[in-house]
Amino acid sequence: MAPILNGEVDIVIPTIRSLDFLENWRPFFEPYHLIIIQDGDPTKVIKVPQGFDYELYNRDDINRILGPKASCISFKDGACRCFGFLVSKKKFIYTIDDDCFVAKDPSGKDIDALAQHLDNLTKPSTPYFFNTLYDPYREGADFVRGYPFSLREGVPTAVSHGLWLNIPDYDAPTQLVKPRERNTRYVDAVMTIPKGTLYPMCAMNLAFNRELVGPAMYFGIMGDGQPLGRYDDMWAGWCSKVVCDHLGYGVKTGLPYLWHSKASNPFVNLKKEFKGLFWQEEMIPFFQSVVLPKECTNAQQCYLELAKMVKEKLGPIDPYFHNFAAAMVTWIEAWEEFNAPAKAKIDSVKSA
Ligand SMILES: O=c1ccn([C@@H]2O[C@H](COP(=O)(O)OP(=O)(O)O[C@H]3O[C@@H](CO)[C@H](O)[C@H]3O)[C@@H](O)[C@H]2O)c(=O)[nH]1
Ligand SMILES: [Mn+2]
Repeated sequence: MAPILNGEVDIVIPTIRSLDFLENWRPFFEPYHLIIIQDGDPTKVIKVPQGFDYELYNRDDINRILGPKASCISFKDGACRCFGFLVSKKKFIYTIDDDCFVAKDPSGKDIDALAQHLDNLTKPSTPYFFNTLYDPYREGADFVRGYPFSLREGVPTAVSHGLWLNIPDYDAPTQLVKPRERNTRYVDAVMTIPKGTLYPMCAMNLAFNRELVGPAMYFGIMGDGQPLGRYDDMWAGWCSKVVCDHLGYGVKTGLPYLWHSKASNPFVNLKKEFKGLFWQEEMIPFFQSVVLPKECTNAQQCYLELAKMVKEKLGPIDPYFHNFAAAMVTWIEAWEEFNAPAKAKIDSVKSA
């Protein structure tokens, strides 16, 4: 099948292991450009399978390119992937983990996850009124009786959140009590997550419109030297959802599935996640209470406002959140540097 929107898509892969999994994706990924973020030891040579068009960044590259701003990019955590979002110039990003493989649908056909994500992102979302027959824009479906015609145009879709067969994305406590649980259930549906509802965004199989919500897809300061890990995508999911709700964009979850092969060590994960397990009971009510000013008309402005709120509202929980809020501003400064050079916007907010 001809590549869809080729030239408008970057595939971002964080890796601290190997890229052999790309062989499995070759039929679907080879036409696209890859941005590989090599985490961990920069002197380690990571082999990229022949035939792929890619750029690869290790920690030395990140430090060289960002200088002091590199402090906002995590080390030894999958959160490092957001450096790829920063340096990309494309409209769409697809990010996938290096232990994820092509899954088969119930008919036994290989699932082109990227094609499904791009379909999700190029069709509208319906965050204001739930369609009980799920995605109304899908072949063979529509809006059901009683669905307001005034809302049937939908809104632009900013995020497409895919799922996983085999190893589900469970937190460490759940993984510990259910070590052998595997997800075998293939649910043939794509749904818009309603406005005002948060969700646990997993970055294993995730795509988004970088022009609409890229600045809010910051994965935070996690991993090495930080009190928190494995909440990188959760944080980005909460921030990007409140920003999408404010800007009138949609977030979808469901198809496509991929096959997640590796269960990371639940004991190591418990150590990384530990503080997040109780901090999230305060972080989530914070995000549920966020009201962004109507003057915020793009993701950068929304994100800078969020950074101020994080410092004020989450700072009292732990000094970590003061550092986090500062890192959020650094991220936007880096974003502005690499993208819209609207420097004035940052200065105006900083002097406020
Ligand atoms: O220090 C690190 C650790 C990992 N990576 C890369 O990040 C992804 C995910 O790593 P892994 O597969 O080990 O993690 P999981 O427990 O399966 O899933 C977590 O990862 C996130 C989803 O993407 C989320 O936090 C959890 O669901 C792989 O590509 C690793 O190579 C890294 O770069 N640095
Ligand atoms: Mn994994």
